[in-house]
Amino acid sequence: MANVLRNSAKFGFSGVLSQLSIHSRHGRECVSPCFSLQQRNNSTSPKIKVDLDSSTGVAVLRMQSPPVNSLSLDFLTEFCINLEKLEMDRSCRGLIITSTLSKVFSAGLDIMEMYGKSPERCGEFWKAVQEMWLKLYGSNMATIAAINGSSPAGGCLMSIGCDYRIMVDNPRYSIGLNETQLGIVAPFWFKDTLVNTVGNRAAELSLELGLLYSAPDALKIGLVDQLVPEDQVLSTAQDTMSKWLAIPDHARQIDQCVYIIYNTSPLPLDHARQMDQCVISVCIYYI
Ligand SMILES: CCCCCC/C=C\CC(=O)SCCNC(=O)CCNC(=O)[C@H](O)C(C)(C)COP(=O)(O)OP(=O)(O)OC[C@H]1O[C@@H](n2cnc3c(N)ncnc32)[C@H](O)[C@@H]1OP(=O)(O)O
Repeated sequence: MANVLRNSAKFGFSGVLSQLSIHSRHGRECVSPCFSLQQRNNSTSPKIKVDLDSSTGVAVLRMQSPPVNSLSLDFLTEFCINLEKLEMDRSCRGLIITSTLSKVFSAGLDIMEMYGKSPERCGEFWKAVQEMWLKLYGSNMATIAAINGSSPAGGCLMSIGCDYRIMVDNPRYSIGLNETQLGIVAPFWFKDTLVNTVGNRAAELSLELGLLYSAPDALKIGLVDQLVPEDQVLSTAQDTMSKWLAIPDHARQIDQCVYIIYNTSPLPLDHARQMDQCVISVCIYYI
């Protein structure tokens, strides 16, 4: 889907649909059986663990980078590699993202990546942030965030990049785009994704005040879709995923594609991406 999004710039909407039509029965791109077999292995990298159940077609990606799963360049690179592998694997149709840490889903961007780094390094870091979002938001897989802890800023972005959000019912866990509280501003594509999730007015208030919502408040404004007790977050995500996978992949994907084209600013376009990169690199450099 990320490619489809990128190519939408080149081919227009009919081109997007014709791209989708080359997909296989489940809407996933065809790959050689040999490659597909290789990809079926579950993988563990230092910061991320992936378990794919080939009988259900559902992968669980666990973020395991203490203390707070902050999104460093290394973390984002691993995350993208794992997502790409799953995307290429025909047997994988659904992805659940969760954390192995107690109390924290992800603390968002690694603040150390934004402090005293060269412009080149900042550029590389920001490209990885963009890539993570494009790969997740544009994924062909059905994606569910099983949010088992706090998820501020970039952690919230990762959650709203998924199709569905289930959060642990604990008022001590918070989620939101709190950038302005830190004296920084969420880029336009963070804003677009939030608007798509909670609507214009709630997004405006949320972004300008840098609000962090407790789990119950997040449910009230629609920032998350469901609250569950701590010990049920993964099983609920699995049950919910089976409902998503009951929908033919091509129908869900085309629907999502239409939604993205009409509701988001064009980050997938190269020039928008470069402009975003430029602005952020300069901002980070002068922090
Ligand atoms: C001009 C540039 C514009 C860029 C556009 C902006 C886009 C995105 C912005 C971001 O994502 S910025 C990151 C924003 N993140 C936060 O504000 C979260 C801050 N952290 C917390 O609120 C809490 O840490 C927590 C996640 C709720 C967890 O709380 P807990 O009490 O369990 O843990 P702590 O004691 O607070 O932290 C433990 C340990 O982790 C370090 N740490 C926390 N957050 C980060 C982080 N984002 N990056 C790197 N490191 C982080 C914290 O400093 C502690 O370290 P030690 O003191 O133990 O060494």
